[in-house]
Order: sequence, then structure tokens, then C-alpha cells
Amino acid sequence: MQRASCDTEHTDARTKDAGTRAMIEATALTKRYGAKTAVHDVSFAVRPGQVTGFLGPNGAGKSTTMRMIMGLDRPTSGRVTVNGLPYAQHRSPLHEVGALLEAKAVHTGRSARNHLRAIAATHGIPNRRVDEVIDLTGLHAVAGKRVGGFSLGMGQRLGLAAALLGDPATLILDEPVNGLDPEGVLWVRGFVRQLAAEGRTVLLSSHLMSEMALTADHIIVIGKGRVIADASVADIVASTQTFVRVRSPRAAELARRLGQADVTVTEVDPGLIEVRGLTADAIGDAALGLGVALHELTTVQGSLEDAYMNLTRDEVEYRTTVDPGAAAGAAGATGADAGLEAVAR
Ligand SMILES: Nc1ncnc2c1ncn2[C@@H]1O[C@H](COP(=O)(O)OP(=O)(O)OP(=O)(O)O)[C@@H](O)[C@H]1O
Repeated sequence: MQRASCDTEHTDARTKDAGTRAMIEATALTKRYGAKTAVHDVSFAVRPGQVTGFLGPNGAGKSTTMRMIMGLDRPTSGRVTVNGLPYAQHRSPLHEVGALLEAKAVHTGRSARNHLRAIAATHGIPNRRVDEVIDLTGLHAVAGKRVGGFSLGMGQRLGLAAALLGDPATLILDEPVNGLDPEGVLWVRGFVRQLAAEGRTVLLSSHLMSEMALTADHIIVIGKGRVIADASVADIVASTQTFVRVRSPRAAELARRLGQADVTVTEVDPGLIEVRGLTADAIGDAALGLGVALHELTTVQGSLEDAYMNLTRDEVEYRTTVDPGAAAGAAGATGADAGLEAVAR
């Protein structure tokens, strides 16, 4: 993939900087709407050179926080800076931070190229840069087409192209893969990772946990306006409980014999149990001692999704009748994501 930058010197400086200086910094950030506190005393730092996922159930305060980062909403108290200054105090904000806040195509009769040229013109950005971002986002073949006729995927590429016009070091992307087909999701994932690899700071929100696990390096989770987790994806996943999946024609009998203090055995199906509190070795030895045949003995590490469900179980503002435990346990990433959405909405 072509570098998502037009300024090599600039980018090399950024890469050297990566991991050292926080580019988005929130300090005791609070936003109240009348009696409603949407964001409560939130502090976090988003660092360059990695993708930081911003997660939380619906109504948790993500959009409000993103709006305050972008200067679209004023904090009630506290502050948030981008590259050291509140957004509104930057002389050329488009060169500091690019944002994709709306997940829909712009409805306009203009061509993609003219749409981008219009934005560029109002920010003193040369047309040369418009052509560069068109190439970077793979829009070349449709650059002359009316934006109003764009698919959601093309609309997202156009939104990313607009966000990149000022070659900003910081990008804020709200649900960039929402509604995209698998090819579009794959493209956005690769693109976002490339932007971070260049040393840029990328803050990305998504409800798709399986996608976040593949895209983000670091995760900030908010619930009911407060930060409830701020850690690397690896650390968050490592904090989830592992369990051992055991398949046996005599699973029920094995379950009874394994049951003891600090061991939890869940019967998933006749013939399939999940054991927490014992290693696979211990279960295998116990089965051998009992003369019970095992058809499967697998240690399963919890997923980012499991960790997220545990973290946000008490933080969901609008709960449906779907049981979060059942949703988290749903088989396969897609099924579990669907369950998560049902809980979080
Ligand atoms: N302009 C407003 N006036 C009053 N309340 C608001 C306003 N904007 C947001 N809120 C409330 O603040 C809380 C946080 O909303 P916000 O949109 O930031 O959440 P979110 O995490 O982005 O949710 P979603 O995932 O649904 O986009 C919600 O309870 C919401 O109803």
C-alpha cells in the first residue's frame, strides 16, 4: 500500500516520536446536559503509532467525548487537547486532526474530486493533495462520479480521503466499518493500521468487538460516562478467564466427578462441558483415572468480546431482554457481535 502521507520528512519525524508523546489528552473531562452527565471526570491519553479503540455501550459518552475532542461541544469542566492545544485554538485544525464522524455518504451532486477540492480550497490545501488522497483511498476510478450515487463503502473511502486532506498526525474515526461489506471492512482495517504504522495517532470507535480485536493495539472502554478500562488489547484479553472445553460421551459423569470448590463446570450440551478452575492436564489425568474417554480437550482463552461484556455488564444504559451472558457465550464471532449489539442498544 502507498504511504498515506504526502510529506516524507514529516512522517519520519512522527515515526521517531511514536509511543512517546500523547497526541490526544483528556484531563478530568466532564460534560453535563442539564441534569444528565454524559461524560464524567474522564482522563486518558491517546498515543501515536498505534490504533486506540474507543468502546462502550450505546449512550456511554463516546460521541460526546469525540465531539469535545473536535471542538464541536464545550466541556462543562476539564479539558481535552489535540497535539497540545484544544482543537479550536489550532490555526489550521485540518492539518492537526482529521475526523470521520458520520458513517454515511455525503449527498451531493458534486463529483468526489470536486467535493474534496471544495473542502481543500476553504483550507488552503492545494489540488495536488486532493489527487493524492484520491489515490490513497482507492477512489481514482470513481473520482469523476457524483458523490450522491456512491455506495456506503465508497462514501467511507471519501470520508477518509477528506479526513486525510490536511495530512494530519491525528485521526478520529467514529464507526468507520459500520455497514461495510467484508471487502470494505478488510480495506478499512488495513488502511487504519497503515496510518498508525506511519506514526499517526488513530482513535477508532466501533461496536464490532471481533473487528476491534483485529485492528486496535490499545483499548479505552467507557461506561456511563466514566473510563472503566484503559489498557493494551493483549492485557485486556489476558485478563479474561480461560476455560477448558471437554467433549466426552460420559461428560455428565465427568462433570459430577470434577465438581469441587473453586471449580466451575458448565454443561453446554449433552456430551460437552466447560470447566473453569482446572487445567487441561488435570482434567485429562482425572478422566484417565475414571476410565472416561475424551473426544476433545481444548484450553480456550477468553476473547476481547468476553472481556468487554464483563467490563460493561453493569454499564449498559438501555438493556433489552437479551441476557448478556448468553450473548457473550454465543458461538462464533459474528453471532456474539450480534448479541452484543442487542444488549448494548
Ligand atoms: N445534546 C444532548 N442533550 C442531552 N443529552 C445528550 C445530548 N447528547 C448526548 N446526550 C446524552 O448523553 C449520553 C451520552 O451520549 P453519547 O451520544 O455521547 O453516547 P455514545 O457512547 O456515543 O452512544 P452511541 O454508541 O449510541 O453512539 C446519553 O445518555 C445521551 O442521551
